[in-house]
Amino acid sequence: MARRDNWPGVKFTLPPTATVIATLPSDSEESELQENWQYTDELAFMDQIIAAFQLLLTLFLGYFLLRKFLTPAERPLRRSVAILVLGDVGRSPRMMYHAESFANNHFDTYIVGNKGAQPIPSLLTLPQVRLLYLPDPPKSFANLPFIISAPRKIILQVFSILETLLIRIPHPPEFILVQNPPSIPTLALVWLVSWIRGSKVIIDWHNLGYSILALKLGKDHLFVKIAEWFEAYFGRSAYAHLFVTQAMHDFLVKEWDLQGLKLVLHDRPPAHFHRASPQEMHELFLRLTPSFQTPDLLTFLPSSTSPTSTPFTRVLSSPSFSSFSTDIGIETDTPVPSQRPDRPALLLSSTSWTPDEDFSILLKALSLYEQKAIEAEGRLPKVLMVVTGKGPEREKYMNEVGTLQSGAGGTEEGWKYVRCVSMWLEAADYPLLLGSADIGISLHSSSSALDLPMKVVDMFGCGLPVCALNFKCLDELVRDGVNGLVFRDAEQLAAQLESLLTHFPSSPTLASLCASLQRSTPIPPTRSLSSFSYERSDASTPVSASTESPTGETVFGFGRSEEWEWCSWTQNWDRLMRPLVLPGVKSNVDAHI
Ligand SMILES: Nc1nc2c(ncn2[C@@H]2O[C@H](COP(=O)(O)OP(=O)(O)O[C@H]3O[C@H](CO)[C@@H](O)[C@H](O)[C@@H]3O)[C@@H](O)[C@H]2O)c(=O)[nH]1
Repeated sequence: MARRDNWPGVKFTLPPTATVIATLPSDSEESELQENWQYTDELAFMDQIIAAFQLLLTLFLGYFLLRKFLTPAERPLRRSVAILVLGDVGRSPRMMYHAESFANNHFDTYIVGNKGAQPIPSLLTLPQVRLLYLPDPPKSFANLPFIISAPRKIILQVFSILETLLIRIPHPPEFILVQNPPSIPTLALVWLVSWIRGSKVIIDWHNLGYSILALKLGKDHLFVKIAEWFEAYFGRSAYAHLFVTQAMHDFLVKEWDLQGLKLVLHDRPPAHFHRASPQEMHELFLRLTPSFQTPDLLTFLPSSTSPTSTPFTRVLSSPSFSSFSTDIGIETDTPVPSQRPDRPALLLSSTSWTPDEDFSILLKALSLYEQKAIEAEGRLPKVLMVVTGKGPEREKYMNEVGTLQSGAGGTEEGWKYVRCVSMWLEAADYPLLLGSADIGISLHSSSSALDLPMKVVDMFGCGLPVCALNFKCLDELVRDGVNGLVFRDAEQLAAQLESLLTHFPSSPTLASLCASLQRSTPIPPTRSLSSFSYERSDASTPVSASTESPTGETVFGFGRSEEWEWCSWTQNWDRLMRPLVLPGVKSNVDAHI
C-alpha cells in the first residue's frame, strides 16, 4: 500500500519499496517538478543501494552495541584525535589548522571529511596526520529537490561516518573534535561514537547550522525548528566547547545552557602569513600570468613581458646597489623586482560564495567607483578586484560582473576603470596574493550574526587593511579607523575606496591605514601573552589544566575586555588549547587553578 505523508508545501507517495517519489499538489507545480528531475532507473538503483545501507547500518550498530555491553571497553589511545569536518577538508581552514596543531603536539591525528581542494601542505607531510576521506554522495542527487535528496544523503553520510569513526580509526581516539555546522547528522554521531568508544567530544562552534538553513527556508519553517532542536539537544553536552567569538559563547551559554568546558578561540592567522616581499609578489604574478591573459584583462592591465615584468611588478637592474662579480670575473646585476608605479590597485575579497555574503553590495560599489573614477580625471586609479574562493553563488555573481563590465545590460556603458575576476589559489599562493594586494574587502554578514570573517583574520595576517561590512559582533575583530574601515552599504564602501585610492599608489590615506594596522597587529615573538581563560560549568569535568576567570567570564579579546591581543594561530592554540587537551601541561593556566 502506498502511503502519503504531508510536508510543508510538498506531498510524497511512498511505494512499498520505501522509495520516495514526489507528487505535487497542483498540476503546474507537478509538471515543473517533472521537468526538473525524473525518477530514472539510476535513482531506482540508488534506492536499492540505500535500502541495503539501512540494513547494514542496523546490523553494524547492533554489533557495536552488543560489543559495548558484552566485552570490556578498549581505553581511548592517549594523544590521538579524530577531527570531523562534514565538508571539503581543503576548504576548512580552521579545522586544518587544528589538525596541524594537534599533530605538532604529537597527537595521532585523523582527519575525517570530504575530498576536494588540496589541503594545506603540512597536512600532507606531517607523519602524524592521516586523511580519511568520506565518499561523496552520487551526482544524481544534485538534480533532486532538496527535500528528496537530503534524507538519502544523510543515510549515506551516517553509514560512512560511523564506519570511519568506529572501524577505520583502529583504536578509540582520546578526543573527537567536530566542526559545527553542519550539525546534522554529525553532532548525534559523535555523541554515539563517544559513548561506544569512550572518546571526549570537543565541539568547535563556527556558526549555527539552523541559522544557515533559515536563510534558505525562512526562520519559521518546520525543518528549521527541527534543525534547531537537534543542534541544541546534541550540542548541549561535550567535554569542551570552542567558540569563534565571545558573542557566540554568550549566546549559546545563555540560550542552550551548554555543559562542559567553554573556551573562546578566536581565529588567528598561521605564522607564515605575512606581507609579501617584492620578490614574492613578482614570482606570484608570474605564476598567475595565465589568469591575466583573458581578452577582458589584456587591454585593461598594463602590458608586460614575462619574466621581467607582470601587470603589477617589474624587474629593474640596479647596478649601484647590487652589482657583483661572478666566479669567472664578469660583473653582473642582481635583478631587483619592484611594484610598478602604473599598476592598477589590487582589491581582494575571499569567500565561500554562500548566501550570507551579498556580493551585490560589492558590484554596486564598483559601479559607483567607476563613475567617480571617470569624474576624477586621473586622480583615481584603475582597479582590479579579485575574488578568491569556490562556492554555490559564484556563477550567479560572476555572470552579473560580465554584464556590468561589458555594458551588455544596456543601462550603462561598460566599465573602463574596473575589472573583477574570481579565482581559486593553491594554499601556498593564497596568503601571497593577500600579502600583495592593496585593500581587502569583507562582505561577511553571518547568518547568526555570531561568527567573524576568517578572511579578515587572513588579511590582517598579511598586512592588508580591510573595508568590512558591518554586522553585530564585527567589533570583536575590526575597529573602524584603526585596523580597517567599516561600511554599512555600497555607497559607503565606494566612498571609502575613493578616499583610500586617491593619488594611488602614493595615497596618504591608504598609507596611514596600513601603518595603523601594523601597529595594532604585531605578532608577539614568544608565548608570553597574558590573558586567557576557561569557564567550567561542570565542576566534575576531569580537567587538570583549566580555570575560571575571577568574574566567571571569558576575558580574551577586546570584544568585552577592551583588550586587543593579536598573535599567530599557533601561539593562540598553544596558550588556550594545549592545557585543555594535554592534562598536566605546564603553562600559565596552571597557576590559576
Ligand atoms: N587555498 C585557498 N583558500 C581560500 C581561497 N579563497 C578563500 N579561501 C579560504 O576560505 C576562507 C574564507 O571562507 P569563508 O567561508 O568565506 O569563511 P569566513 O566567512 O571568512 O569565516 C567563516 O568560516 C571560518 C572557518 O572556516 C570560521 O572560523 C568563521 O567564524 C566563519 O564562520 C579563507 O579564510 C581561506 O582560508 C583560495 O583561493 N585558496
